[in-house]
Amino acid sequence: MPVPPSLTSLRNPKAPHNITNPHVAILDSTSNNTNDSNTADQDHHLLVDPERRHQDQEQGHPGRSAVATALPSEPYSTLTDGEHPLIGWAHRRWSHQSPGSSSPKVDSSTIDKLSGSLENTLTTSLSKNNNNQNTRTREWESRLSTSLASTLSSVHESFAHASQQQQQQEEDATETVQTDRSYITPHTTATTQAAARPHISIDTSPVALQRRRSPATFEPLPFAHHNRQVTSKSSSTDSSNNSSAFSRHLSNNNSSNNTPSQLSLGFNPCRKTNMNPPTSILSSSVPKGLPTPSTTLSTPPKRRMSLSWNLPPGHPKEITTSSQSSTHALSSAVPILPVTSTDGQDHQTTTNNSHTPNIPFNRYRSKSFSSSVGSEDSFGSTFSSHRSNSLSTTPLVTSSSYSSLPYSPAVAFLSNFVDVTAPKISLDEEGAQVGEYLLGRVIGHGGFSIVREATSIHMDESGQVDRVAVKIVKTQTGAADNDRVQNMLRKEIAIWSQISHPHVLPFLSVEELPTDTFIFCELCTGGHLLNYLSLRSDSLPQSTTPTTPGSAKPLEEDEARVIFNQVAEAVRYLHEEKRIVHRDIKLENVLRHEDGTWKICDFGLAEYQDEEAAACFGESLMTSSDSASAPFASPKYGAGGTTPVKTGQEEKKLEEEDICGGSLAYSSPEQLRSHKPLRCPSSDVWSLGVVLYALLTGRLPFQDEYEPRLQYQILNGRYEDPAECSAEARDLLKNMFRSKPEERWRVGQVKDSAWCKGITDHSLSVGGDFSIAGGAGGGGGGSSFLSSFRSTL
Ligand SMILES: Nc1ncnc2c1ncn2[C@@H]1O[C@H](COP(=O)(O)OP(=O)(O)OP(=O)(O)O)[C@@H](O)[C@H]1O
Repeated sequence: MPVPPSLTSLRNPKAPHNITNPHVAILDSTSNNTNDSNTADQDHHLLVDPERRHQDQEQGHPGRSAVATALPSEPYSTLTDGEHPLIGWAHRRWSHQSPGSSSPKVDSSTIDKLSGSLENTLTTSLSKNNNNQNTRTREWESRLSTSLASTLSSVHESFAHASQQQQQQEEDATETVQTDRSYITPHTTATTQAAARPHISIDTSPVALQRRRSPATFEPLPFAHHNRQVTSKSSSTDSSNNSSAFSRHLSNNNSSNNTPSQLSLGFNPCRKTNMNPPTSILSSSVPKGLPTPSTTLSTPPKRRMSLSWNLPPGHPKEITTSSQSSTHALSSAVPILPVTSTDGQDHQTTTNNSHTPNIPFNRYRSKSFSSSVGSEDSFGSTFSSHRSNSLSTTPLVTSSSYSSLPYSPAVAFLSNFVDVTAPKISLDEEGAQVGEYLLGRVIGHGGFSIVREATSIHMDESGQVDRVAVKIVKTQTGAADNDRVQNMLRKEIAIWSQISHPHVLPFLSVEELPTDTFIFCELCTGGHLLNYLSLRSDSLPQSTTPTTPGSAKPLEEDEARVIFNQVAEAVRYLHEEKRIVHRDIKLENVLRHEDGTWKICDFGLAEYQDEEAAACFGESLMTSSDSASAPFASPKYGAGGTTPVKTGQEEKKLEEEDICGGSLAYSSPEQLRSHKPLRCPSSDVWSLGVVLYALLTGRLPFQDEYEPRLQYQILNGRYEDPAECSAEARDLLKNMFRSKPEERWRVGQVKDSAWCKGITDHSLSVGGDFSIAGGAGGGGGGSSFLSSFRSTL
């Protein structure tokens, strides 16, 4: 007997036939055949143990899993002894239909017919003692198919009556439901709106798997839906003839021994292949006026086999039969199914669809079928509708969308599509996990870095998650001297990781990935000192806004003292305890922690002091004749400066050295004069003086938009004496801005100063020797406060 393409289509040709059909397995369990009995036990597990079915899918037994999962929706464990699952399910399935007035009802005789036919078929199979498993299986399938088709034909007629009453409503409003985004095409939408037409399909949507996860209230729709081939064909069909044509076809098929009516279990073999356009059985058109009886299932449905149909008009007129394969397709309404023939070869069930792929079952099964075997009936239509609608409004699906879900074949299946549907998160983007942290929003930018917030993936004892900052530097920064940038980064990590002080930003950890380096440190949520000053300025009422252009409201000296003492203490720790020079002290590199303390950050230019360091404060690095009036330009400052002529050897040496770093407005005279970056603590003290001046006055001591003039001011130590400040403050500033580093106070002296200690010293008299009242460019020339303060000239 030829193998009917219906149930066989679910069979994995590689799988033994005795496990392809769980019904057969059950039959076998009652037989005396010992071998078959074992098989029956094995397959019975498939019915009662969904997990095992999942494993089977994973382990390459798609055939039996496929059939097992096409079983009724109720939990297998609820099936009573002696009740065939399909029969029991058929009763329950039909009883879900609402008795509403316009609902297409199925009367009890129809149900009985359906069940009875099935029962007969199965009983016959039971009584048949067939030692040949393959033959018996095929025979059973054939009988079942025949019986089902016959029964469905009569059920169909019952529905036809109800459908006519609703025809008007169908035309009024239809709702297009796309159930699988990979199938969404304009054609599908247009054609599915045109017809909700009869066909018989077993819907194998992956969304069924997802659906069954939720014990929600389902609203089963009475109609299954059509693929593109169905609707395009049915649109050209005389609707009035469709119903009868369909019925005739079924009964004709039933009357043929060799060609039992085809009850195809549909799934889409084109899925995930590029060979043909998709053949969706899920694209649907749901008439709004149709009843959607609501049934609350106390137990979420497992997998279900859907025998669903729609009504005329619009059913495909022709139901073609493949002459080549000796198998039969029900209609184009049923997706193209591969069939395993008796010779063990894969054949494609041919329909009138010219796009029929001719690919072996195994080739696409692993991608599309193995994970989508969960059949979905009209319940799935409702669910699909939700899903379809949400596609346009919900954010993209990402891998994290599935990470919170427990494992299931559905999750595994859906997560296969993540890479297709959502752009990958690059490692340095928000949402990426690096080490123990999840990256968050950007909170700062550096020359070659971005700084992001990050959150620990672990909770502390109190159930809190740590929030930290992460500085991210690309391995390829794009800079011409990328190697040097990477070297500096390594040095920064080496130095920073050695430092621990209450007023130094704590280093936490580092992650080096091929594309980026991530330095995790404590998060300072209060912004930096420049922010702090500028925000105060912005919040000032109009009347009290400083009139001097480019200035901000200064801090009260007491507040400035508190902040400055913290920064100075950190510098003292670096200089005296760690022998480290920071070399980039500026307002932007002093951060406010959420506890209100201030911390120095950015050790990108930090260096250990060398023998030159002693000379800085001892013997002068330069003779008095070095105090040239002509501005110098360090390599970093280049633009606008005069680059000294260097020999080739000097050039080479410079390349080996670090670049001169820091910001010009904070740079010391000795650094300006030097052709190489100095490792002198005296330069840090100068920079610290600039910070103090800004806190006390709301402006920078040395600023000019014209860089050579700015350099001139620095080299000659000419700044505007802040007459509004206390004598102690002005005295401190004078000693920090000594042009000669050997005359400049050390950080320890600064810390011990009267102003830092809050002592009023009446003996102090601060002259105007160093100040240039309203001097060249002192006010910033009308630039805004922020731009004038920004020190990266
Ligand atoms: N721990 C942190 N908490 C909050 N913000 C931070 C933190 N670290 C850095 N930032 C912000 O990021 C900015 C740049 O950080 P950082 O100075 O460390 O980077 P950089 O590449 O060294 O910058 P630059 O080129 O100025 O030297 C800082 O000015 C600050 O605004």
